[in-house]
Amino acid sequence: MKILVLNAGSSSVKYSLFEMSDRSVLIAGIIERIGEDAASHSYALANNDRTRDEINCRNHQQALQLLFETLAACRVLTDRRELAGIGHRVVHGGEHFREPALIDAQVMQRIAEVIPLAPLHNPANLLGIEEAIRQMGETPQVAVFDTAFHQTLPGYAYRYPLPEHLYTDHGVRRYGFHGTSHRYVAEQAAQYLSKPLSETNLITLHLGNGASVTAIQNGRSIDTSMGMTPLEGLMMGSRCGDIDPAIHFYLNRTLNLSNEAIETLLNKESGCKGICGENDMRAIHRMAESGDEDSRLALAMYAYRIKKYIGAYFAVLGRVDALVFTGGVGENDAWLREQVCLDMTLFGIAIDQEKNRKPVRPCDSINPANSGVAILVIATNEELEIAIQAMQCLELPQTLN
Ligand SMILES: Nc1ncnc2c1ncn2[C@@H]1O[C@H](COP(=O)(O)OP(=O)(O)O)[C@@H](O)[C@H]1O
Ligand SMILES: CC(=O)OP(=O)(O)O
Ligand SMILES: [Mg+2]
Repeated sequence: MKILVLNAGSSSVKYSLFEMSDRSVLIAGIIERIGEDAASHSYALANNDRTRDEINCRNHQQALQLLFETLAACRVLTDRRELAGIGHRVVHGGEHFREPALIDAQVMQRIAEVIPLAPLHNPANLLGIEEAIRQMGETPQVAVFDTAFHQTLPGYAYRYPLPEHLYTDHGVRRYGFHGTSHRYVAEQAAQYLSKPLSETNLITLHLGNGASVTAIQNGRSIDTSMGMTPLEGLMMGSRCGDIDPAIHFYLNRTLNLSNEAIETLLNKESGCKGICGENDMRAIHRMAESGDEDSRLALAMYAYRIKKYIGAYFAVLGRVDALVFTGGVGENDAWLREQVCLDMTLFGIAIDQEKNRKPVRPCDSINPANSGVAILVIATNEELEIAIQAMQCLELPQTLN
C-alpha cells in the first residue's frame, strides 16, 4: 500500500512516496525555486540513485505534474490507483484541528481561515492541496497539522497576557509548531527507553532551519517554544525567536520600517543570519573555526538560548526522563549538543564525549551510564509520521511485514 507525502512551501515542494507494508521510501525528492529562473528537481530512489535536474517550473501546477511524471518514469507508481492516499503537511491548523483531517471543501475552508495566523506557510500548503486534488481528485487526501500535537497545552501556557477579546475574537494565542516531529521523536524515545509514552516525560529539541523545544509530560505536549507563529522561541537560522516586542515599534517609529519590512527582517534577516551573515550551521562552524568573531557569537547565542529553555522546561516538568536532540542541527552538531549540556549536572544532565561524537542513527544515547537523564539523538522523520497519520485517518490497516 502506497502513501505519498507532500510538503508544499512557497517556492518548493518536498515529497516522499512510501510503501507502507515495510515503511520503505520508494522515492524522495524536492522541487525548488518554483517560479524562478534556476528551478531544480532532485530526487533519490530506494537504491540511493540520486538525480538532479535543472528544470523549467513556473508554478505549483507544473511542479506537481512533474512529480507525478517522475513517479511514473521511475516506475515507483505506474498505476495511480496503487496510491492509497496523499498526506499533506499543513503548518497551521488553528484551534480546530487536534487530529489529522480527511480533506474536503470544509477542511480547506478552515485551513484558509487561519491564513492570517500563518501568512508565510498556509497559502503554500493550500496551493499544494488544491493542485493535488486537481490532479488526483480520486485519491483520498489527508491534512496533518504542525500545530495538532500542541493542542494539549493548558490555557496558562497557550494564552498571551493580552486583552481577552484578541483571543476570543481573533485566535491570538500560542499554538506551537513542528508537532509532527516532536510527536515522532517522543514515540521513538519512549520505545528506546522501554517505557510507555503515556508515562514518559521529555524535553524534545527540534533544531533545523526552524527550531523549537517542547516539554512533554506523560506523552502530551504541555509547553512549546513557538507561539502564534513559528517566529517565537529559540534563535533560528534566520528567525529572531524571543525578542522584546517593543523593538517592533522602535523599528517602525525610529527607522520608519513598514510592517512588511519588519516581518521580513524578523523572519528572514535575523537569527544566526542577522548576527553573522550566515544561516547554515555548517558554514557558521567553518567561519568560527577560521576566527570569525560574529560566527562565534552566533553559536554562543544559539546554544545559550536553548539552555535557558531547557532550564525552564525542567522547572515545568519536575521529572525528565530524556532530553532529545533532533533536526539537521540536533542530529549532526556534536559541538552544539556539548555546549547545550555543559554545566548542567544540577539537572542530572551529563554528556559522554565519545558517544556524542558519533551517535548511531536513527536513535542513540549520548549520556554516561550513571547520569540521571538520558540524552538521546534521534533522527526525525516527519514524512513517515505524516504517512502513518494519514493511514490512521483513512482507517487503513497499519500492519508491518
Ligand atoms: N553535520 C552538520 N553539522 C551541523 N549542522 C548541520 C549538519 N548537517 C546539517 N546541519 C544543519 O541543519 C540545518 C537544516 O536542518 P533541517 O532539519 O534539514 O532543516 P529543515 O528545517 O529545513 O527541515 C542547517 O542549518 C544545516 O546547516
Ligand atoms: C513551522 C516551521 O518553522 O517549519 P520549518 O522549520 O519547516 O520552517
Ligand atoms: Mg526538516
